Amino acid sequence: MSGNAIEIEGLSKTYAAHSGEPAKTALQDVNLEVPAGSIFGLLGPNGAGKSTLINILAGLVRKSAGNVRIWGFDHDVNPRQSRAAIGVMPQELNLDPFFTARAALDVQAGLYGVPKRERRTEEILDLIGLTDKADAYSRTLSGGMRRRLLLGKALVHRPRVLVLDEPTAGVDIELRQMLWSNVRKFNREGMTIILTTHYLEEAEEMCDEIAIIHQGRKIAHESTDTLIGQLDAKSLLIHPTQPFDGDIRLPEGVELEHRPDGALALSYRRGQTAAEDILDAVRAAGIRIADVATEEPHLEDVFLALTSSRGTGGEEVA
Ligand SMILES: Nc1ncnc2c1ncn2[C@@H]1O[C@H](COP(=O)(O)OP(=O)(O)OP(=O)(O)O)[C@@H](O)[C@H]1O
Repeated sequence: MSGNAIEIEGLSKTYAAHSGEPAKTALQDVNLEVPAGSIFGLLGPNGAGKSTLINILAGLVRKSAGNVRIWGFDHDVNPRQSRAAIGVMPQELNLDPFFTARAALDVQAGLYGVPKRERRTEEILDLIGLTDKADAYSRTLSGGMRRRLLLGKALVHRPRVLVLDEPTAGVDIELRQMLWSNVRKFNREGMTIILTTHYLEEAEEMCDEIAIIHQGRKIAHESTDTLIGQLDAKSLLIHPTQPFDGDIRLPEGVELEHRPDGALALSYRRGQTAAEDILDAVRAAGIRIADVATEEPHLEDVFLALTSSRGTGGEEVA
């Protein structure tokens, strides 16, 4: 195996037209390499194509074109081995309501051909904190417990790669902490982790590398440090004591926007300009400052910045 847990080349997916809906291209010519042993973030706005990509990896959706290798096994040549190398915790709570938690894990292990003596059902129940709910039917479990059970199901066959699709959307703090401490533990033990999320902060905290998918294309793939470094756009929001509608001689790269409420929004890059220099320029224009605040970029801004600066044609930049 190369040093990559996942290798994707020219991956495209078009969902066929159905029930009056036109055909929909969800992924277009995506190339992606996920290093073995990393925690990898797949980010993108709603409908970007993240779940489609994950479902292709999991063998749940058929690709239209391209190649996928998981742990060195080609999806088309060695489908069984490539599926066995990956475990997916899906977004939807798609559990069979008539199975108990223990049975759900046992059946899943059976589906993956794990011999009875090698099954780790009790160990996994303990890991996901469901030992005392082992005999409860999944329909009686709370939303958080069902999510834990989905994590357990993804682990029954000891996958090399664990994929978590939006694992923290709408979950409480306790479950979030349980998830992240387990993810870190699995990763220390050598498991490669891929997670999708809408939350940039979460990806920043957890991931070694981040890829951003937008309208079915990969528009960025960087180490987390490099990506966050590029996203150092910030704004100073200055409320003058007197209305001001003139111009200010600003340091290079700083842009002024007059807000309807009279505030002056000065956008700049932290790596390029010191806030102090902007404040000096504002004072030099004779403006007295009543109040000052800062605005951080949102992930939406990041997507906008990346898509507009790199063209809506979406050419790849990684
Ligand atoms: N089974 C399907 N049939 C037709 N179109 C689909 C199907 N599944 C997804 N799509 C479309 O493909 C595009 C990508 O969807 P996908 O669910 O992969 O995005 P996503 O990035 O996972 O979004 P979200 O974060 O909302 O889950 C969307 O436009 C979606 O409407």
